[in-house]
Amino acid sequence: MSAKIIDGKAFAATVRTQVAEHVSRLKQDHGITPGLAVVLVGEDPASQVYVRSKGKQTTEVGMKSVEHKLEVDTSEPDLLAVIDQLNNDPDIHGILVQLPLPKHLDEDLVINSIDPAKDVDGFHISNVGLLGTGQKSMVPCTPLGCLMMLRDYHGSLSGMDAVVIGRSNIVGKPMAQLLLGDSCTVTIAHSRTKDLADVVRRADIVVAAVGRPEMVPGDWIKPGATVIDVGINRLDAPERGEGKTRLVGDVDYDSCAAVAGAITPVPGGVGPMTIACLLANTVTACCRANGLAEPEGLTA
Ligand SMILES: Nc1nc2c(c(=O)[nH]1)N[C@@H](CN(C=O)c1ccc(C(=O)N[C@@H](CCC(=O)O)C(=O)O)cc1)CN2
Repeated sequence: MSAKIIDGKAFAATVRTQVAEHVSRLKQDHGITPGLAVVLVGEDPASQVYVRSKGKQTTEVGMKSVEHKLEVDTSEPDLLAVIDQLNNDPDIHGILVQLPLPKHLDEDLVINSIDPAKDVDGFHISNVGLLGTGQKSMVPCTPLGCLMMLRDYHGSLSGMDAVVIGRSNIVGKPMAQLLLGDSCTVTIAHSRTKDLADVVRRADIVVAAVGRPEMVPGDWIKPGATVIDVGINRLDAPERGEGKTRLVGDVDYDSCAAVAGAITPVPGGVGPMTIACLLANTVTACCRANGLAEPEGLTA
């Protein structure tokens, strides 16, 4: 079997088009422009790339983009003051603090200082609780993007066996909640899971989010299963020239693609959906803040 490639880059472009259409209606019918503020502390090169991309895509869909770039040694009170100002800015509907933060800052404290209604990352403890209890919440962007691709490919996910490898707050746990919400039978596996290969082999849907390059080989995959690869690991690639690197996921792509029914590539799979879903969440937050109908198909 050779798997169908689930093209996250193309899917993300359709999500952005839907977002742009909704933004245009909000402007025309209500005179409202959704606004997204991104806060970056320090100069982590990957974070700088992601933040630049978020700002560019926010503007491209017609929304207002605000960036706060803070020094690496910014104190916690100074960072909290920026968030407080954004919480109280009526033109800002979404706030995102780019992760990871420098070590001296308490990530939980910072995230929980964001107004939950503006928490477009869905990381605030209130949103985590709402998602866990099946209530309307802001949903973390990467798992939301995975869910959208799975629904698009399968239609209903009801009754399917899903294994999520990885238990992070950002991806693994919310992914499991979303799959449960769509009536999958869900297993969360992690580094201490016994007989991981056998656990994964039972799955109709495998979501790999462990951050370990090419950890999942093809012989762990049930023939015909759908494989969603969340990993973004940069490896040295001297064969491409001095100092060159290449991106790989958490699954061994070639051997998994030979067995799976469908698979997301890295790059071009889950990654682009993360930013598209951030834009979708910002429109959703804007609609909720103004008591307006939410865009269909862009929320969980
Ligand atoms: N506050 C947040 N911080 C972080 C998040 C997040 O959702 N919220 N996720 C990641 C980084 N991230 C967005 O912030 C992100 C990662 C990857 C991509 C992406 O499009 N990747 C491309 C490859 C890009 C490359 O060449 O490096 C792909 O997979 O095709 C987008 C967003 C951690 N921090």
